[in-house]
Amino acid sequence: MTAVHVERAHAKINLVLRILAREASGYHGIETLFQRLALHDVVHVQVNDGPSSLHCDGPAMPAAGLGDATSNLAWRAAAAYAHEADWLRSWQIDIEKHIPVGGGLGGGSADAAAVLRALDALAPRPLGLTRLLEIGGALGADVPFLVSGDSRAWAWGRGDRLLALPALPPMAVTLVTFASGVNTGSAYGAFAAWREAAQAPITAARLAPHALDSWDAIAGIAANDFERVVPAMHGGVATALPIVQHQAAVLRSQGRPAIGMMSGSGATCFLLRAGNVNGTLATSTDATLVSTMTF
Ligand SMILES: C[C@](O)(CO)[C@H](O)COP(=O)(O)OP(=O)(O)OC[C@H]1O[C@@H](n2ccc(N)nc2=O)[C@H](O)[C@@H]1O
Ligand SMILES: Nc1ncnc2c1ncn2[C@@H]1O[C@H](COP(=O)(O)OP(=O)(O)OP(=O)(O)O)[C@@H](O)[C@H]1O
Repeated sequence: MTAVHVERAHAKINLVLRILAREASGYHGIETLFQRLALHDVVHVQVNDGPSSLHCDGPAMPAAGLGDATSNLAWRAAAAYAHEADWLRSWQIDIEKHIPVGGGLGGGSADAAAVLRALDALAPRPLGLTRLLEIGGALGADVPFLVSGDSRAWAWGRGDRLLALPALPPMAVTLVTFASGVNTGSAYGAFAAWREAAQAPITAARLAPHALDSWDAIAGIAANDFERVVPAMHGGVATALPIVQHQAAVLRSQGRPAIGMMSGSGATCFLLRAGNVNGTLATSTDATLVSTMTF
């Protein structure tokens, strides 16, 4: 018998990203405001008695591929689910990639989250969302949010503590993506080195009661600690980030909420604003513009 389930794996951006102390595990605590995007991969999951397989294809597939199937985050999600549920012996996963790879948009994490949701939909005894959040948290900091299906959330810890937030009115997002990404571990390492050299303390922070309730309020607090180090690591970011920041400042000076920043550990930079997605942005030559909406 074959059972099939199809899930959309939505990308995310981080509208706030603060890097806290490095924990004994080697990972840093974070505080972040996640926002889901309409941009998504499509993940087909089958469960039958045949051998396990994973196939990735689609417009965002890098020419060099995504490496060995068993190290793909989607495969690792299925293996983790099988371990927890004690049900699954094999799986067949097909992923249509639309989310640029290595871009700070959480593409691999989104695929892993979609696999967890799909397997739970197919399982004779579903584990339920809380267990999926736990399994996801062990796979990566972005997976719990992307498993949750929430439009947006404030997250802390290693991304496994989530305050789900009601969706805000949709905004247009122009993503400035690059053929080469930024390695997440290198970006965390560079930030830790910068903080140590600058002897910069982890400062106290307080969110006002309505800080996350409107696009205007969020535009006032939007910030990403990685912007301090990633422009020096990636020429495309060094060029594109000031452009999106400037464009957002111009829109805000006209009384329109807008945010221009980098997502996650980069390299994707974005301009988020009201209106349609057809605006133009002059960026460096190797950048690609991707239009989407918040979702
Ligand atoms: C940048 C974000 O996308 C923001 O949402 C996430 O923090 C990414 O987190 P993630 O997917 O868990 O990151 P991974 O790609 O698994 O981590 C690669 C490496 O980055 C470092 N790392 C990662 C996450 C974290 N909170 N602290 C870290 O110091 C660790 O050295 C880790 O070995
Ligand atoms: N299903 C997957 N889709 C894309 N990349 C994957 C996948 N599984 C593993 N990877 C690997 O993960 C690395 C990061 O890719 P991904 O697109 O998830 O990065 P990212 O958007 O920067 O993630 P994050 O925002 O979590 O840092 C790539 O080197 C890629 O080879």
